[in-house]
This record gives sequence, C-alpha cells and structure tokens, in this order.
Amino acid sequence: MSEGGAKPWDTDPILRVEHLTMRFGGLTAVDDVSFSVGREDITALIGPNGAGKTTVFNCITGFYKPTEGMLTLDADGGDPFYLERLSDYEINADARVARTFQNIRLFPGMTVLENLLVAQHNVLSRASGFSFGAILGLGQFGRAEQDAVDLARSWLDRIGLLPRADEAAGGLPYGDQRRLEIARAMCTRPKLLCLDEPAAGLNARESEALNALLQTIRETDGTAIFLIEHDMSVVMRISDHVIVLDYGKKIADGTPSDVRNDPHVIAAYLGVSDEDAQALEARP
Ligand SMILES: Nc1ncnc2c1ncn2[C@@H]1O[C@H](COP(=O)(O)OP(=O)(O)OP(=O)(O)O)[C@@H](O)[C@H]1O
Repeated sequence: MSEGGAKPWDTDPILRVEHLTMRFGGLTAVDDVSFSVGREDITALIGPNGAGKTTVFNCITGFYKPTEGMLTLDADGGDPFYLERLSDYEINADARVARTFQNIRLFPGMTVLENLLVAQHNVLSRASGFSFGAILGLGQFGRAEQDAVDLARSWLDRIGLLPRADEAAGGLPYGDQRRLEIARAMCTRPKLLCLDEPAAGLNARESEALNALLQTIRETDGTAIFLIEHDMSVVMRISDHVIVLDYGKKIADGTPSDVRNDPHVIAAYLGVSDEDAQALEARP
C-alpha cells in the first residue's frame, strides 16, 4: 500500500467513504472500507470477482443501506449530503450522483434523442409545475423543454451520434450504446458519475473512444468519475487513483503505478496466499 504524505484525493475529496460495512446475513461483503474520491479525478475501484465492488457502488448510489459507515458527499460549501441517510432518488436528484450499470439499461425502442430527454424528466417535471400550460408548451415549461433538447443534442454531438438522433437506441452498435448511456447520465448534470464496468464487452477501438470520452468529461465538465473496471488497460491508462478490494477489504489505495507494483494486489489477482505475498514483499 502506498505510504507518505496526503494525496490530492484526500485533501480535496468530493466523496468520503468512512468505515463502510455491508453484511448480507452472515456474509460480510464489504468490511470496514474507507477511501476518498477526488473532485477532479478519475478513480477506479478494482478487485477480483466477488471482492465487494458492486456492493460499494450500491451503497453509494442508495440501492443498499449500509450496515455501518458514513458516505459524505461535498455540496459546494453547503451542508454536505450524508448519502447513507438518503434514498436512491434523493442521491440522484438532490446530491447529483448519477450511475450506469453493468448491463446496458437504455430504452431500446425509444430514439437516441428520446433516451437523453427521459433522463431530464426531473427538471421538466419541476418546470411544468404539473400544469395545463405545460401540456400546451407554454412559458417556463416551453423554455425548459427547449433547454433539455439543446443539452441532449450537445451531448449527441460530443459522442458523435447527432446524425443518428432519430434512430432507435437498440439498433446502435454496442460501444455507441455504452457511450450513449454515459451521455444520458451526464444530462442530469451530475457532480459524481459512477460507472459499473463501462469497458465490458468493448473492442479495442470502442475502448479507445470510451477512454477519450471519460477524459473529456473529467477535463471539461468538472464531474468526478468513479468506476468499477476489470479491464486493466483502461484502469491503468485513465485513472488518477486506484482502490483495490479483496474479500470485502481494502488492500491497496494509490496511484496506478503504486497499486500495479503492490505485492498484495499481485497476490490477490494471481490467487496466491498471504504468506507468498509477504515473501514477494520481502524481495529486494
Ligand atoms: N444482495 C445480496 N445478497 C447476498 N449476497 C450478496 C448480495 N450482493 C452481493 N452479495 C455477495 O457479496 C459479495 C460481493 O459481491 P459484489 O457483487 O459486490 O462483488 P464484485 O466485486 O462486484 O464482483 P464482480 O466483479 O464479480 O461483479 C459476493 O460474495 C456476493 O455474492
């Protein structure tokens, strides 16, 4: 594990996870895990199958209520959001945490553009005041609707799908569907974007396009990215910070080069015993 002074993600975190524990009956899926997610970072959560990665995600995004622990999301100087106390709806709409899932969850029969408009239904519902004027497209609602279309089209432009705006989303190639899902999450203007295995099933070219998209989000949108990923080429190339879980516990936390050379991480991935890991660590 990396040692030394304070890391950038500790000095300016958007999210602090403290002593997170999640038990399912007798099984401890996540065991007293603490880490920070930096405001301007791409942070990766990695680990072998069953290590507890998705469970951590589900706690942060409100799908599970943690058994123990605090999840504090910074609120631009206002009162922070304590995510462990909020519903998944509040975490998304108020704390502005968006997520994607391991399996694609677009509406395949809707058009590409409609998928991005559906994502903005909270803003549109608020602007409508649920009124008759909204049905007629009047006043505030008319403007909000135009803003929603403009935002959706600007995202389609960024991911190169504007020419296919009116096609059914289900007919897009897999890599385009993955990037459309990320664009859909970004249409909610999140402060923290959580991506569950975004590179799963992508070929090398699609993976390249994904990397480029994530880097531009980090650089131009001011959205922190937190991702679970098995594809080490993606993790090592685009992450600023990598956290490694094994059997529910954090075993490493540092820069990509810190964790790449960590004997505990090597041992976890190769399935060697703790004793062998110690021997690896003791080697000059
Ligand atoms: N709802 C649940 N009920 C009971 N056990 C669960 C539940 N969700 C996860 N687990 C268990 O918790 C442990 C961690 O699972 P989790 O899905 O978080 O791991 P993971 O690191 O995301 O794995 P993978 O890389 O295979 O997706 C596993 O033993 C899993 O079977």
